[in-house]
Amino acid sequence: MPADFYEEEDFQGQFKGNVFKRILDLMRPHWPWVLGFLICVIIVSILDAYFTYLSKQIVDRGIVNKDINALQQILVNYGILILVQAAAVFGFVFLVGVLGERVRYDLRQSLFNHLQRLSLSYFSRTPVGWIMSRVTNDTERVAELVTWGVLDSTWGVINILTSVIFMLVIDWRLALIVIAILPFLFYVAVQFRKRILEQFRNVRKINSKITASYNENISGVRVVKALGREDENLREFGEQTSAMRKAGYRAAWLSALFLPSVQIISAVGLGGIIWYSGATVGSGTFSIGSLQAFITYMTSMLWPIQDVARVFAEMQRALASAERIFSLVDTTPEILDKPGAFDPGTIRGEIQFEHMYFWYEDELPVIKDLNLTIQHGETIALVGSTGGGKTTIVNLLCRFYEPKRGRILIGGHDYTDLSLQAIQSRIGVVLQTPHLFSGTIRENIAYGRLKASQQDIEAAAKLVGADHFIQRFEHGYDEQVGEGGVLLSVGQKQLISLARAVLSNPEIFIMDEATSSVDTLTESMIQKGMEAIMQDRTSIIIAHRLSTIKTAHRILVIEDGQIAEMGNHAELLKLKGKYYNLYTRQFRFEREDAYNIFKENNQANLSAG
Ligand SMILES: Nc1ncnc2c1ncn2[C@@H]1O[C@H](COP(=O)(O)OP(=O)(O)OP(=O)(O)O)[C@@H](O)[C@H]1O
Repeated sequence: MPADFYEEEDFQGQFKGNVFKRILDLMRPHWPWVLGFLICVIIVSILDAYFTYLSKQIVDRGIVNKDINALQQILVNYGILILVQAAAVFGFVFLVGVLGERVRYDLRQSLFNHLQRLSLSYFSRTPVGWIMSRVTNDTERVAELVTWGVLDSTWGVINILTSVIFMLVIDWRLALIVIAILPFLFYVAVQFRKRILEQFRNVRKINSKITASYNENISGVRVVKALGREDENLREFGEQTSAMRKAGYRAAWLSALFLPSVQIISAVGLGGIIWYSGATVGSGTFSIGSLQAFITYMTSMLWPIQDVARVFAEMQRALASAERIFSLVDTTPEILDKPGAFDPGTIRGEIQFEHMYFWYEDELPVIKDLNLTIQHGETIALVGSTGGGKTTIVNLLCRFYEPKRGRILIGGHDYTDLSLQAIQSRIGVVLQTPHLFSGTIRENIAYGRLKASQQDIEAAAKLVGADHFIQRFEHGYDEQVGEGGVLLSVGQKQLISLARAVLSNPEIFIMDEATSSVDTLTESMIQKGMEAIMQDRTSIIIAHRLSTIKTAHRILVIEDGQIAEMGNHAELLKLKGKYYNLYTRQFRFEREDAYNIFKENNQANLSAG
């Protein structure tokens, strides 16, 4: 499991300029919205600073000079500008919302699209949780950065800049005092924000460990009690909770210290302003309105500074999220169409495995020098002990993986010369644990042929013998199957998957047969369904119940990545080799099972009597 499997991991990576550029690229297609919202933010922040300037004029021209006309004019201007500002506020909140949704949409679409194109090997290497975290949390964080993050920082920076400009206009010497203090204020604010964030992250991290501890101790309560682990567990739990308490204290202490520290620094600035105005009071160059405006600029600047500092402190995390998203988007599928890959129009024909080797990792071959020719229309059964390589052979044929050495030919073409679409769209696969998607039975059967008519869907279901149980559901074909098909039994799911395979009319049919989890009746129904599909198709069945494959043209015993035995049922039994052993062992188990059930029933009847 990668270190960053959990959402609250620390990001150790270095800041990379190109990540920032790619984030900006995300906004490029939506430039009219970005431009619109930037204009609105600029209007709002300029007006914020201008209102303070207007209040200086109200005091100096209206109140001190008692000029009622000027006062009225200022108030009219103020009223008009307030309306303009209200419209701009509406504009930026709306536009930032739209922009956020657009960026989220783009990110989700491109991630989903990319995930669908990635090879199977990527998914066996990468935990689902890691991928889900990229798609949900990281996407959200990046969208927040490009919307509210950009908005807050633009508002903050423009607000500070316009305030400084107005202060320079009113009195440049006094403005310099404020400018000198700004970097300190900003530095302190960023440092506090970073440390507070760190502590809260610590708290969340410990909290997830505590939740996991509760979970493990409750679900494993029998083992805990049986082994007398209570005291030891309480000690471990105590360590975690005290770590959390300490981190919580630190967060509270830093949060409490933050505002007063910033206020003290700004008070130094205010002191400077008051001192200066006192020193110049005699010269009459500095009015009461100017003093009031400076004090307002100085105090109201604290908010934009805090906002910019917060965005700055959170930026590293958002960049880390973006980097992880981009790393996923940049992963190239291992199996891609070659230039010039073509669709031969059909993949009916011979399938040949020629000196094929395959390994997942470290050059430890899982398939070794496999040579096999399958005739069109043949039914091949793969049997053998677990881990022998049956699923791997089938995955290679579907081109979920490609041979590391040797090759696979379909209809005389090296299959790497064909397009993936040409191969995969003509192969129907039914998995051992069939996967259904949330939705209705009808939607699941038509999953591979969306335009199929109700008659086609029902015909497919009838052919595999699924129709009778579907009809018994209250809503028939419109019955919901639940997430992953949880509302259906394994046998029912298999039959629906078979109907799905029939409907898609594949040229090659592959089935990983269900294990003993289905009852004998369902098994015989599945058997019938399989026979219906296998008519006139090349079929490969990974068989777990050997009784179901007696009619296969050829049975291959796969051991240690090689064909250990090959022949039909009768030939292999005669050989008295591995297949014979597998078959007789399973036959004996099935007989013993039947005998045990018979014995249990008898005993139950006797005790009931
Ligand atoms: N994604 C993977 N990554 C690494 N090794 C794998 C992977 N999938 C399978 N293997 C290994 O390859 C070998 C063959 O596995 P495979 O699933 O093909 O066997 P199988 O005959 O189908 O077994 P079963 O009957 O249990 O399904 C096993 O040793 C298995 O551990």
